[in-house]
Amino acid sequence: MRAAQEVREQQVAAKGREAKGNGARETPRQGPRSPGSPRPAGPRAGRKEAFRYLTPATPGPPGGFPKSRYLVGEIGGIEDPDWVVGPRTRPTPQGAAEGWAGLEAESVLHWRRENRTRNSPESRLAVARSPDGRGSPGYGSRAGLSARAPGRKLPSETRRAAAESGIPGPMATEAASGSDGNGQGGEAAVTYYRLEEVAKRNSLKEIWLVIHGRVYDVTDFLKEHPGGEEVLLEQAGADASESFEDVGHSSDAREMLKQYYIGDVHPDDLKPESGSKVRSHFCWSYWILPIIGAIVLGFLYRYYTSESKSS
Ligand code: HEM
Repeated sequence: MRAAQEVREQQVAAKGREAKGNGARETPRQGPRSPGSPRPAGPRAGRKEAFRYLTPATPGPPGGFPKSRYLVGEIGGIEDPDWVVGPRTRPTPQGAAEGWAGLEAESVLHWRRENRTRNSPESRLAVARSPDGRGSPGYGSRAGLSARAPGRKLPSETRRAAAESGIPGPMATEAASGSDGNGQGGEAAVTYYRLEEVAKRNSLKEIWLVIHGRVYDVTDFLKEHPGGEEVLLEQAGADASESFEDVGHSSDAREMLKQYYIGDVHPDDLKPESGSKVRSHFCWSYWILPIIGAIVLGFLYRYYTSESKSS
């Protein structure tokens, strides 16, 4: 909340500067949509894609990669021309024949980030404990590539930063079974965080969120979030599961969660989610309605058979 207020103050100051300097904006700024408010009209209207693409160091498909509305930036410092990607393209036989990887950009970034530390505990954690439990798509066999968005932290760096900041670190790192992106089972280390530790990461300097029992360090994502930084700041240090679901985030957004995953909420702090209530209610109605229906039908049958006997 304090952080959200800081941002609001900064925005007010920026608006003031803008008014003094260049005059009013020509187009009104499209603010973030608050959870629960209606979606803007039109397909994906008002959305700014969060995907970033690698620098097209090779020409890619004939005519180069199409400039698309999805292309919002480049990730610098990547030297490997084999992994140039096009805007949200999936692997195609044509692309493969031409020797360029038509993979979704985020998939390639996942692949690269995980491969550069493939044998480290971080990589096993990232793959085996990805939010959907499947690991990342686009997982290839090449190893040792270095590609990470500048400034983006790996889980180990997050933990190191936490230790340096003096805030108590993760509770425990425990082994948990999982399966990696290639379908191989394995042991993965899970770091557990107490909710009180998460709650302390609520400033612009460091922002953690809990979504469905998993802890995410979204500090580096703040400025990139298509829904705006303010909504994330409002949830800073707290359980954002409900707001995350209220917005109706796309599968792309869910896929992105993997990048910011740093660990799980400590089992002692886990509350039953509202979803489980819905499920148990659903189970109850699932049994009770057919039983009531059967009783009513029984009565109707008896009524009609006794009527026909008496007439
Ligand atoms: C790490 C966590 C999050 C990630 C990776 C994420 C990612 C995204 C992405 C990719 C979009 C673009 C639309 C889509 O693809 O669904 C988006 C939109 C949005 N997000 Fe998030 N988000 C996160 C957390 C949150 C939270 C906690 C809130 C809290 C309210 C929130 C509020 C919004 C809003 C309001 C939009 C705009 C939706 C629209 O215009 O349709 N996000 N987010």
